Amino acid sequence: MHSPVEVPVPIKVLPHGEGLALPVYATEGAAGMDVVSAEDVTIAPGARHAVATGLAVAIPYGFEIQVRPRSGLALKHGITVPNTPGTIDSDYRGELKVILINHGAEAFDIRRGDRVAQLVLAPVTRASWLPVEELDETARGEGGFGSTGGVVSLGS
Ligand SMILES: O=c1ccn([C@H]2C[C@H](O)[C@@H](COP(=O)(O)OP(=O)(O)OP(=O)(O)O)O2)c(=O)[nH]1
Ligand SMILES: [Mg+2]
Repeated sequence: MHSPVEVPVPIKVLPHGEGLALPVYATEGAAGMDVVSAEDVTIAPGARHAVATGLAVAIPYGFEIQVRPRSGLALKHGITVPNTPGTIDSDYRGELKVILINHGAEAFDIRRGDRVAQLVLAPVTRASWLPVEELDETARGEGGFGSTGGVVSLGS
């Protein structure tokens, strides 16, 4: 079956500042590349930290990289990305950092080389504003924020 994953998008990357391996897809079907920490750091309960990765990249125009949490770290340790998905712009040339927050009860130790998050390459679309006098009507109208019901399933 034809699929965009068969034509990977090249991303320019400087020699890794910290001599670590580049992010890799852990399995053939993985959506994200696991990215590793370039530093040893301990994140106290409730604290957050911008974890160095040593990576400086040039994403092609028309794409972004999203920094997403790893579910294992979130479930087992309460470690997640507070700005998820973090946005890496195609024109950013600084060091890619992974912001982590510790929602767990214990301090969390990160060692250089630990996989702290995953990077998802995604296409970017652009909006333009079209000012109008009125908007088309819909069944939803102005309802939102739970207007269709609570957590009870629609079928029950
Ligand atoms: O998790 C992240 C999020 C952002 N960045 C870098 C790349 C991104 O292109 C830049 C700006 O990110 P963002 O637009 O989310 O931050 P901002 O607070 O709006 O800063 P700026 O005014 O620099 O855009 O910071 C990271 O390294 N990691
Ligand atoms: Mg910004």
